[in-house]
Amino acid sequence: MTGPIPVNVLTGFLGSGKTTLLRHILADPAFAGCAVLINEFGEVGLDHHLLQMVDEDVVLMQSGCICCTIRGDLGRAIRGLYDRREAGAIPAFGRLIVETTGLADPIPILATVMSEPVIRHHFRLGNVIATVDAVNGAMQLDRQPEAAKQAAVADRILLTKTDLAAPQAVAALEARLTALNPAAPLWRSANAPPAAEILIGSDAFDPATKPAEIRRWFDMARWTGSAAWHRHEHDVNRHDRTIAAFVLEVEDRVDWTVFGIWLTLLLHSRGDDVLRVKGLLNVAGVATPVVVQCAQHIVHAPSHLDAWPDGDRRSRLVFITRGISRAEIEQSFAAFQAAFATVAPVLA
Ligand SMILES: Nc1nc2c(ncn2[C@@H]2O[C@H](COP(=O)(O)OP(=O)(O)OP(=O)(O)O)[C@@H](O)[C@H]2O)c(=O)[nH]1
Repeated sequence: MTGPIPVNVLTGFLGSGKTTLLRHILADPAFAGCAVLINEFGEVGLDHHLLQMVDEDVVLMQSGCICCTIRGDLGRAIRGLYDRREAGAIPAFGRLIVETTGLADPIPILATVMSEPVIRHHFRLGNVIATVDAVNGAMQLDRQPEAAKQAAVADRILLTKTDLAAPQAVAALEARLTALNPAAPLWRSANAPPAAEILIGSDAFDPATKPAEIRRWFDMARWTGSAAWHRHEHDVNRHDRTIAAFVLEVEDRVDWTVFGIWLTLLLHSRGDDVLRVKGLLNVAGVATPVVVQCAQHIVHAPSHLDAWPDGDRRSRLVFITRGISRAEIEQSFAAFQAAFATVAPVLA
């Protein structure tokens, strides 16, 4: 395999079905060459799948997958796994899946993969998948800020245990999750998650699947549904109500320097509350669209698409923010552009 190894982050509140989903992915022959980082071996019930214990932290499964427990910090665990791979102690896995604890904030995990110097040299981010329990999910979104954050930063959402919840409750929670994160496709699961390929087989960092994935970010059906739902909800105490998802659209071509400085200042001052930014820029003087991705303070190296994914040539950025409105972002960018236009002739 060539290129950096994709890393999928599997997040979701306590008991929401992360391990069940992980078992489902590991049982799929198409993903037989995966490595997974988990907290305890016991969780995945490895007994009859076990082929060989490599050392106290790493086991090899009959499927060819590698299972590794996280000791100490995540960065060390990923580097340790890579070192064993390079030394030939374990097979050359082509994908890494990290299952977080139910209470974890997923963004520091994304930060480790995106910005830790050794890791980002060998690995790249893949999809973040969030499981949300159809029975307890609404209550968790009400009470647990981390539960709302997990769903807000996800690239894919799996609404689990739909067999145990009333259809109306499932529909209401689905609408709520779509409002929270309209850029992420959502599936319902009653002990039957979709094929692993659908969840992790394509992502916006994979050159082959990037255009299709970016088209998904702007799926208008989800955004329209989300806006309609927002108009009927007024409970500001719920954690997901402080999170806003919107698209910043810019008609004119964007000056790369102006945009870069503005984004840097925004993330520097409000990065804690800018949960995710992803989208396309139509940059002045550049023929192809530029893909931008950020998570809180971390900016992923921009990349290019060979062509626009649809007929829309405007710059479009999906923002998922906490306590920052669309109007504030729009005004801030417009004001910054205007200020720059005033000083640019003087500096030239
Ligand atoms: N009925 C039903 N049960 C499910 C479904 N998904 C998961 N479960 C059950 O829910 C329980 C918790 O699932 P896990 O996969 O262990 O959840 P988890 O998120 O890994 O849990 P923690 O590691 O404790 O955070 C298990 O008993 C699963 O069998 C589902 O879609 N339907």
